[in-house]
Amino acid sequence: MKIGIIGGGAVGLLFSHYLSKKFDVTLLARRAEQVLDINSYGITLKRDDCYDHSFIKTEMLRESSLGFDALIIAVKEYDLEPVINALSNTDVKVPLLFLQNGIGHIERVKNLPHETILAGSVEHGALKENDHSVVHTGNGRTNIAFIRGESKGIEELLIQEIKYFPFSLQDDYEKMVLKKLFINVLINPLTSIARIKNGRLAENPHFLHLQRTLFDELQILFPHMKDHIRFQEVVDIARSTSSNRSSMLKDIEEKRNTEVETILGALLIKAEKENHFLPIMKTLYELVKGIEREGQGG
Ligand SMILES: NC(=O)C1=CN([C@@H]2O[C@H](COP(=O)(O)OP(=O)(O)OC[C@H]3O[C@@H](n4cnc5c(N)ncnc54)[C@H](OP(=O)(O)O)[C@@H]3O)[C@@H](O)[C@H]2O)C=CC1
Ligand SMILES: CC(C)(CO)C(=O)C(=O)O
Repeated sequence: MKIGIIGGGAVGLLFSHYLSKKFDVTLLARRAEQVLDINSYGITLKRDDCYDHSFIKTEMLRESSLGFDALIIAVKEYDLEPVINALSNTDVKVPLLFLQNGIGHIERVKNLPHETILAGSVEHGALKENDHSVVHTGNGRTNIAFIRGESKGIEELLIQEIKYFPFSLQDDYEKMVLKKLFINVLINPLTSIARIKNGRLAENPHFLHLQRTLFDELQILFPHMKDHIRFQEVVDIARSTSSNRSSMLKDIEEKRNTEVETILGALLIKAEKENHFLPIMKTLYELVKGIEREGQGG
């Protein structure tokens, strides 16, 4: 099975490395330096102070990137537009798997003509060290679910047994994506504003109180999620990833854009359409946007 992975960031390098153990993987990057770098050095993965190397093909993503049996999209949500344009010229029979956090992309990817489109929710922690090295900071699994289509064409991916890299097929993509969204809403903005590691949230009663209020606001938007996620589950995730700096905190520290639009922005649009007032969510959104802007020169 020939798999193309679009985006050579933390998640793209992690997926390229592990999937190359069983599949013919090509990383589709956007910078020629990264293509040269991986072609020269391969990928180095660090896990629990051990190093593992893999050699994969790398090329630039072009509108004519063809010949794959499946494509995995591992760019940030705000970088999806040119990728979606490139994908609209690929074979509609090729399954597409989107790994973005948040919900901003879901409706947009449904407009692609492809027969099989999947969403993925990545539970691994990954940290990019340079263009060819990644640290596997947290063991987890990748949950995947069909937005449309069927498993024909990706069965091999679903049944692969790569050590430290399990996949789990979920039956309801909406529930799967929303569960991850609840976690990101309760952890990412607060850790970015307070500049703390995930674990501090659960230890500080003031942050815990804000998380509880955010959880209640989320339930106003998604009342049906009441039976699918409990507040304590999110607290447990903050504890189990206690030494992590959330991806939003890392983006803020490195003065990059954050994924606040697809995590909080999309929710505030939904709230406005449905006439809900969600003051904590709105305040956190404005704070993250403000901090993001200050970091980028105001
Ligand atoms: N890191 C993590 O632990 C987790 C991440 N995720 C989700 O996975 C997604 C990816 O995250 P992450 O890997 O951390 O992000 P990164 O910012 O590390 O990587 C994104 C990569 O996409 C590349 N890219 C952007 N546009 C294009 C393009 N047009 N063509 C080809 N490549 C492109 C970037 O290239 P360049 O290097 O040139 O900028 C960059 O290498 C996010 O939505 C995130 O929410 C989910 C769970 C865990
Ligand atoms: C689960 C969590 C909060 C782990 O840090 C994450 O997904 C992120 O940082 O984006």
